[in-house]
Formats: sequence, C-alpha cells, structure tokens
Amino acid sequence: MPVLVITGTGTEVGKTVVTAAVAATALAAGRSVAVLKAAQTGVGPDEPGDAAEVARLAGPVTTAEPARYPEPLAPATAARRAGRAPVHPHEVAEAAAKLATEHDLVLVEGAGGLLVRFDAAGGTLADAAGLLSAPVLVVAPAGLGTLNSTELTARELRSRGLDLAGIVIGSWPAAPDLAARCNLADLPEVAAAPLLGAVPAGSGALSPTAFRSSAPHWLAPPLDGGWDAEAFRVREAPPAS
Ligand SMILES: Nc1ncnc2c1ncn2[C@@H]1O[C@H](COP(=O)(O)OP(=O)(O)OP(=O)(O)O)[C@@H](O)[C@H]1O
Ligand SMILES: C[C@H](N)[C@H](N)CCCCCC(=O)O
Ligand SMILES: [Mg+2]
Repeated sequence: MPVLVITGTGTEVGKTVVTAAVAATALAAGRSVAVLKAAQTGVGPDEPGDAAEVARLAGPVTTAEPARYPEPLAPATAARRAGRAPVHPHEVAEAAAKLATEHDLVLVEGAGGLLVRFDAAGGTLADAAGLLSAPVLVVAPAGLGTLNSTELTARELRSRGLDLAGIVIGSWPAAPDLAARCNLADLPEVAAAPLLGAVPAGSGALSPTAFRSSAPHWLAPPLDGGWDAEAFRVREAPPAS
C-alpha cells in the first residue's frame, strides 16, 4: 500500500506545491495517483481546495477531501466553530487505505504542521500516519528559522516511531541568501534525513504544462522520475475499515 504523508513545519510552507510536484512526477512515470487533503479549512464551498490545486498543476489525479470548514483555522477549531463533526485520524487513515487499493501512490496532505489538531481529542496527522505506518515527508521553508521547526518536526516523528522519508524545501528563492544556502547542508543534518528536493519559488504560478515538465527535476530519488514505489510502501497492514 503506497502512501506518502506530506506534512510541513507549519502552514503556508508549500505543502500543496510539493504535493503537486510529487504527483506530477509520479504521473510522468506512468503511475496512478490519489491526493487526499486530510481536512480542508479556509476555503468556501465553491472554491478549489488544495487537492483541486494539485490536480490543476499536476494533471489527472483522484482527489479526496473528507471535510471542509470555511474558517482559516486548525481543523479541530474550525469544525467546533462551524458546529460540524471533526475529521478523526482513523477516518483519514481509512480513506487513504481505501484509495491505496486503487492507486499506485496516495499522497496525504495535512493542514498546517504535524501536530495541528483535527478533533477535540487532540488527534493529528501524526496519528493518521501512525495508523497507516506510512512514511512522512516534511516540507520546510528555505531560510532563517527553518532549522528549529524542521528539527522539532523530525524529533516528533521519531518519538512516535514514524518513518521520516525526507525533507523538501517548499519554496527555493531565485536569489538564496546566506542562511538558505547554508540550510542545504544543515537541514538534512538536523533532521537526520535526506533533503529530497526544492521547489523553486513561483512554481505554483507556472502553467500546468511547464509545472509538469519541470517537477521531476526539482526532486531527488526516490521522489524523482526514477520512481521506486517500494519506498512508499507502508510497513504493516492498513487498519480495518
Ligand atoms: N514553490 C512555490 N511556488 C509558488 N508559490 C508557492 C510556492 N510555495 C508556496 N507558494 C505559495 O505560498 C503559499 C503557501 O503555499 P501552500 O498553499 O502550498 O502552503 P501549504 O503548506 O500547503 O499550507 P496549508 O497548511 O494551508 O495547506 C501559497 O500562496 C502558495 O501559492
Ligand atoms: C488555514 C490554513 N491555510 C491551514 N489550512 C490551517 C492551518 C492551521 C494552523 C494552526 C496552527 O499551527 O496554529
Ligand atoms: Mg496546502
């Protein structure tokens, strides 16, 4: 069951653009792809959510969005304020496991960072990744401040026994400053995981055609065009649904 959970050091770090780059690369390698936005907040009923943005940029992927709440907040807070049922981690895991029976790769994008709460019990994307035993990709900013938040995220994943697949920089500036340049060596060091790519700043504004042809060049193995589905295979059986 090939599932890759995509989290970040926080919100607005480029998770959706990185998810689109991984999806486009997998599609270019001839794989079928599903994108599950675990919980979408801050988007109105008729607006495109993150999964739709991935499809726009990457191409024909199956999209899934178990729940959407209008206010731009953590899912647990947005659900509570909307008077609606929250999304529980086991529901995210079950949805991903089902999609994985029908696709070569399932990408699960969280909302904000790893420990953002989905429900009132404190369930998070980390819990969903644990239920799936799926590897987790961490999207990080390029510049000053990223070392601390990336190491905290990596430590939390390890403390839960989760597999940190690697780091991808969500928005690599055209003119990287000293901190960004140093971070190319320091990010994999503090995360104790490989740097698996960097998506150039502004890539989300490329035409879909340009995005799809460029995306494989932004990513390193096993995310690049060489494609190794085994890298995303979960370690254990999925939860019963
Ligand atoms: N490489 C990039 N190219 C163009 N725009 C980018 C890039 N990375 C990030 N952005 C922009 O920065 C903002 C945040 O990116 P994105 O929506 O991918 O964040 P996110 O980490 O997915 O946040 P969320 O927690 O809301 O899912 C968006 O406005 C997006 O257009
Ligand atoms: C609305 C936003 N774009 C995301 N969907 C949700 C981000 C929640 C972040 C909560 C937090 O860490 O403080
Ligand atoms: Mg997003």
